[in-house]
Amino acid sequence: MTDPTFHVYDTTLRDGAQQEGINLSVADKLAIAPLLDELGVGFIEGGWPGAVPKDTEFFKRAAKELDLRNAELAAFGATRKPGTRAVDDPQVRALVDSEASVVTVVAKSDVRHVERALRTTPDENLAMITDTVTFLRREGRRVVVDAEHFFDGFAVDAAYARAAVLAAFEAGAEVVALCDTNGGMLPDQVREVVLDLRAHVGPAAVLGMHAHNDSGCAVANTLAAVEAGCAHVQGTVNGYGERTGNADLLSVVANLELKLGRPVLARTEGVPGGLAELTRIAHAISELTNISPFARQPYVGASAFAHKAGLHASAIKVDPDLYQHTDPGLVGNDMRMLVSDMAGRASIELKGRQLGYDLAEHPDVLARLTHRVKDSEANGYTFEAADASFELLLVEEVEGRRPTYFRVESWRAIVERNGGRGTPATAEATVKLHAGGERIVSTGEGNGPVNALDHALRQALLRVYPELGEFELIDFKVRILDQMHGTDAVTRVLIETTDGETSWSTVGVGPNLIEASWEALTDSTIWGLRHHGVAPR
Ligand SMILES: CC(=O)SCCNC(=O)CCNC(=O)[C@H](O)C(C)(C)COP(=O)(O)OP(=O)(O)OC[C@H]1O[C@@H](n2cnc3c(N)ncnc32)[C@H](O)[C@@H]1OP(=O)(O)O
Ligand SMILES: CC(=O)C(=O)O
Repeated sequence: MTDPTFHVYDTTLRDGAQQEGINLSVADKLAIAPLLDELGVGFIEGGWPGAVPKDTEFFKRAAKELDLRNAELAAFGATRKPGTRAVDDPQVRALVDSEASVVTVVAKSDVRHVERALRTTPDENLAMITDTVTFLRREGRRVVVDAEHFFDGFAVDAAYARAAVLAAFEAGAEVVALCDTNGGMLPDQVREVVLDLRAHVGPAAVLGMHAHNDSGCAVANTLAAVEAGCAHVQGTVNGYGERTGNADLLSVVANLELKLGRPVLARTEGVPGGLAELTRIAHAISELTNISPFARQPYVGASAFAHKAGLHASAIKVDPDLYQHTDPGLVGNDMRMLVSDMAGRASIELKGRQLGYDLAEHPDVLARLTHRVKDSEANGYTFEAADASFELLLVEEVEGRRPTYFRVESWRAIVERNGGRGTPATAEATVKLHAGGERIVSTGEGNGPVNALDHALRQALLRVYPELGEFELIDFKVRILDQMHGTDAVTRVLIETTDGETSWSTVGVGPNLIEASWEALTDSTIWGLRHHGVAPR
């Protein structure tokens, strides 16, 4: 049962949007909010209406277009200006006009900020808090106060930092979130300060934590605050936010639920959501923010449960829990075996199992395959990002030979420029091969030699294997590898191909780009045809 007294408060759309490189449109925000709701957060801070025009628009449209099941929308703003009245402050008025049922106001709690940034007196700042919260409560809003720079302020003048929090509660704030705005705190410091404050505000007051990650401790600081008595956690999906970001709310909720045994995400019976959707939602939001997912992100990253070392794999074969802190399925992620020069027989056996081959009874195949992988990697291949090439190697060892869909007689690629500087060069490739009982000679053109070879190969084979018409090369990566073992530099090419449903990666290595590319291209074609169940013709 979810703890109804505990708040999970998401600020991806406000503090997350303060990250360098993120620029969310209203449509992006309207698409992200339902994902957060599905996750089961209790509050979605949508932005600062009145200050940011897009946010004003977001709240207007959200009221009409969003149908949130779990979360309430919160509008973010600040306390009124010094020497004015909240009722007359247009910034505060805009928060009410947003029609959000929850309003969160940032308030100064560090006396240095009061005097130097706000340029007012400590008493006036307390009056600003009281007046703003009282006004918003009178307008029927639930109020959260973000006590900005609370921990830094506490170190300078603890009595004043406490007074700011007490003023907020006395005026009717439902929650005061203690902000580590500069993100430099350590968990012990957070714990000590929260325990002190708890003694002053009493057991009923709801304290929250808003941590930034400048010391790399945002998630740990949030958990420390919870253990010291905070019942409201703020954070952002994927840890987006100013500078080094905010506490990654996904890690926070996973740790609370899985490690501290506190179910905090709201769940609707029969509707997908909650922790099991964590990975999907993290990646869906990455798409919308246009920030590539971080592979090493705890719980949800592609590498979070990927195992490379042979010794790890040999223990995992006995029991996956021996090298995993939790079951990846609980957060919607998967365990993956990586095949590389660090693989042992156990890694290869587990990878084979993932690909649908039971090699447990074939120690000779395992030994040969492990040897070939290590040998190939020493020569520049990398299989951890080229599952399809690894599978072809495996098939070759298991079945004694590679599937032969075609036999290559020769290939050639030339690049030429007909004209002076500025005229684009074009490439032409010729492929001669045998397939479907005939000798085929095909020519392809392209904007570069690899593109031309791809066209020539595809054209040569299309008549015999029309299934190739669905394949498309979608990514191409080249790396020049330095002197290896005293030999000359070699080129490694990784390509990714799709048939519209599945995508697969292959690797090629050679003394030059074109040879390496040809190997990756032919592997890709062979794997694709095999995957489609096509028999050699
Ligand atoms: C810790 C955080 O991340 S809080 C969130 C911060 N987010 C943002 O700043 C994004 C949106 N901000 C904005 O669009 C603009 O900064 C605005 C509209 C809020 C203000 O713009 P401007 O009026 O041009 O002021 P400017 O940004 O230069 O300065 C901020 C003003 O707010 C005041 N201020 C700062 N904190 C507070 C506070 N907690 N309560 C009241 N006033 C505050 C400053 O003293 C300054 O006042 P001044 O104009 O009298 O000097
Ligand atoms: C309010 C806020 O975002 C901060 O203090 O970091």
